[in-house]
Amino acid sequence: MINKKLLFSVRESIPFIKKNVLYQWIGLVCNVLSTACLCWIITRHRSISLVGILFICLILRYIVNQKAIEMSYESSHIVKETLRSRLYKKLSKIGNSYTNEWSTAEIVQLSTEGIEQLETYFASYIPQFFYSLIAPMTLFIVISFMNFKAALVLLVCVPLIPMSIVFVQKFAKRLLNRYWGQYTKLGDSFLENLQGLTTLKIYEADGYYHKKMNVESENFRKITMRVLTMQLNSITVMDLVAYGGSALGIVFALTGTNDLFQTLFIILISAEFFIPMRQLGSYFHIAMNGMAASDKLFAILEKDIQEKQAVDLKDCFISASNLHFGYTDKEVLHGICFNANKGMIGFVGESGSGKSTIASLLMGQYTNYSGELKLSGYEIKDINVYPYMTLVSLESYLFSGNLRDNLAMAKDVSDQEMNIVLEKVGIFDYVNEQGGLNMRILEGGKNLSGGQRQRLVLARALLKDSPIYIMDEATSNIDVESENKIMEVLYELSKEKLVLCISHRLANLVNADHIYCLKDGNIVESGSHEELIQQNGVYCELFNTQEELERYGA
Ligand SMILES: Nc1ncnc2c1ncn2[C@@H]1O[C@H](COP(=O)(O)OP(=O)(O)OP(=O)(O)O)[C@@H](O)[C@H]1O
Repeated sequence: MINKKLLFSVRESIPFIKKNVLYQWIGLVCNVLSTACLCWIITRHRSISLVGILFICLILRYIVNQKAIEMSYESSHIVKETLRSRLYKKLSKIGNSYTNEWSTAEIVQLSTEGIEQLETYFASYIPQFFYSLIAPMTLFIVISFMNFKAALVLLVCVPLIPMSIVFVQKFAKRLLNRYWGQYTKLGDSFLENLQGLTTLKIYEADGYYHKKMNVESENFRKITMRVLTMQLNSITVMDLVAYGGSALGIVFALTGTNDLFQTLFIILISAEFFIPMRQLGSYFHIAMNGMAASDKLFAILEKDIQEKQAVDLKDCFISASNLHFGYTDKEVLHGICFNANKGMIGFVGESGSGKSTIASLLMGQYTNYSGELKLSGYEIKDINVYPYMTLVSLESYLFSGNLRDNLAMAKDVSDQEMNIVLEKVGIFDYVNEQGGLNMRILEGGKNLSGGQRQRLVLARALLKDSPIYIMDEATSNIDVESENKIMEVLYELSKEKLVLCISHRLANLVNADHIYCLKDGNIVESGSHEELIQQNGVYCELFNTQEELERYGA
């Protein structure tokens, strides 16, 4: 009934759990004393001092109950904070490749709802588990002095509740795993359909997807009802045991003694034997939900990832030799070799030839490559490359908030320095018109044009001032003016830094220091633009075709 791995996963909560159990036990002692005082007053002797003790016990009970609630709050707060921050740290270590194993919706649901449900496990279920073991033993000792038979009957009936819990546990676990699976599946579809809503509308496919989601929602409703039915049935069984057990204890109390005080005391206190276990049963069902989520949580937290070494590099250069890589069993890069030491290095090739894959590998997003891929002699999969490399792509993200916050995440510099980079990328005037650095940015930079967004993304990258920049189609799908401006900035930047530029538009790279041309995951040609044109091969054909198309378009 206790998931030890889960319990010890947040050791910091254990002292609060212990205190919680202690306070609950003191509350029970107060309850026993106040019941005894009440019974004594009714059956034997009315004294003002007994009434005083009764009130003191009631007040003390109220105080310790409040303390127990406080301890629950403390442990749940620690558990939620610890697990969420561990999950966040793990995901930032795993990086983008988390999507290979888990969907974004699943991660979001796990870190919100999943961890929320673990709160009940730590704050209520675990303390209740220990308290419900101690409470019947305490009461047994007290009642056995009055009526041993009744005490024994009550004690014997108590384990029937945990037995019924254990009985449903196996079935409940399977059911809750299915429930959780269905829940994340529905969340996945919802998030994806919401993100692609415009596309669904354009193709008038929203009706079809609506129906698909209705089917999934109906499946979720059915599994939810099954879970609720199982919980209700299990609680009914527990109630029968609890009230039946109390009744049996009362019968024995009535028949076993002529003492009115003892009989009344046993009648009033007998329910206390079962209430903690009964309460444990209720918590158990909510905690099981959290436990089902915890299996998924541990799968992420325990994922083996190699710790990246922090290195202190002076000169930054890149080399790849016999580099092989595939996202799946199918190889995408077939033993490529390249060097990038300084200046502007271009990577060109047909769509799907492996250019963006090289950028992802350079950023350390995938470590399962073979061959060599080195930054200043260090294997990239072993080191933290983020201080030395900055990737700018069409997926570079602008966060909702203001422009200053978006720029400050690269480097916390003065407004003046921020304005200098904005000037450099040619967007200073526009930003000024929109309120300067306080300009509002919507989620993903939705309130900006493609060109404006890319200029701001580049400005942020320039502020970071890293020795290497990787531009992955940073100028695709934007206006010609922005594209030219960005290329101008990149050429200027390449005088001081190493700039690796992936571009569909070969005209952008004619002045590059060196160009690598890819085809089907192989580097088929390399050299300067002039040298590649002279080779009259793949590059030359691509270049001429593009030039012809652009001339025709013009
Ligand atoms: N996350 C992924 N999982 C599986 N396969 C992938 C993944 N990303 C890319 N691929 C595959 O790897 C191959 C190379 O893709 P890559 O994006 O590197 O090409 P590219 O040259 O950058 O293409 P483009 O110019 O169209 O952006 C493609 O066949 C693609 O289908």
